[in-house]
Amino acid sequence: MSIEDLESIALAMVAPGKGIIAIDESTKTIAKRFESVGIENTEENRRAYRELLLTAPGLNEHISGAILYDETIRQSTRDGVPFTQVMKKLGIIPGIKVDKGPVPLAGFPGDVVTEGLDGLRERLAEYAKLGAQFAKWRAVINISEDNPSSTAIEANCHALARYAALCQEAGLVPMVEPEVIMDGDHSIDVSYEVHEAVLRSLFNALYEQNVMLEGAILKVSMVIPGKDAEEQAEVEEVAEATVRVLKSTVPASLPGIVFLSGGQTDEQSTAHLNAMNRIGPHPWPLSFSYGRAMQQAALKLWAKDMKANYAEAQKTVAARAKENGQAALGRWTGGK
Ligand SMILES: O=P(O)(O)OC[C@H]1O[C@](O)(COP(=O)(O)O)[C@@H](O)[C@@H]1O
Repeated sequence: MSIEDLESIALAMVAPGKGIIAIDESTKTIAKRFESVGIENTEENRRAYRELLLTAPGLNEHISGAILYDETIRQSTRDGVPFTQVMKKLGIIPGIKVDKGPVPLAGFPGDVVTEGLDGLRERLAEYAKLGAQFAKWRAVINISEDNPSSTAIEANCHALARYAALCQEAGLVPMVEPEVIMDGDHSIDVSYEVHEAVLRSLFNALYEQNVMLEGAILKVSMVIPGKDAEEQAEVEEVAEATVRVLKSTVPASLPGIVFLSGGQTDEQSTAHLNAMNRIGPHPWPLSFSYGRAMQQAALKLWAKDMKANYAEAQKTVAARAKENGQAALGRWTGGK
């Protein structure tokens, strides 16, 4: 696949007013989400839930792509149609999570590094055959008095860049995701400094590994104070700090940037994205790739009565897509 082909997929992922729905929770993470609302974590429940989300009427008006998990990309609807086929019909680009999750970084207590490079070339080839057009790898950066170490930043960015190069070789658009975790009591300034160090290291590593930025997407956290910080920030402050750090570290040749929600409320995640787009134009489209902030309201509804609330849960996720699609244009009018 040529770089032009990769670029056109990347551009479609961040088409105006559209974003990504992240439904790639690993079995361990979906277990947590299901447990919080009293749903049993069985393969059938996971399949049914992902079908509910992917086939929500109107979802595709504001959703360009969906990130799937290894189990999900092999699953089908109740009527036996593979999810990837359903998505193709709806114009939702299939993506796949390919990292194997974070593990403690030896020698650096509190830091983690994401694994999954071994055998990745073969796995990517299989996912491409199954219909994936982009892939995602998430690096986790923790903040505390002693974290992150520069070693952790470098190790994670090196892995992200190795993964991104392999994706492009396989004809998949890499969605590179460094997530600076919101846990802790750090200030917005500390979050800014960590984002700056991580993004500098990331784009350095991508350059070193010959990754063509024109065929890649950045998925990143917002510059925001820790959840337990005494001083929380105004929406405009988060928007301004996030845009500032991106402008000083991310080359303009990148086709687009999407955000994760990271534990923000639905309203915060939408308000922050909207505020960023209101202070544009920026060198790249700024959109969303939310997991929890797209799904949590729908999941709660479905959990209460899987049959009776099915259609309502679908309406709810489609409504979140619409709100975030408006925020991606700076045209969200909710919350006022
Ligand atoms: O820990 P896991 O199972 O890899 O999942 C992490 C989740 O974090 C994300 O990267 C972002 O999700 P949120 O928007 O909920 O923070 C998702 O794509 C993914 O499902």
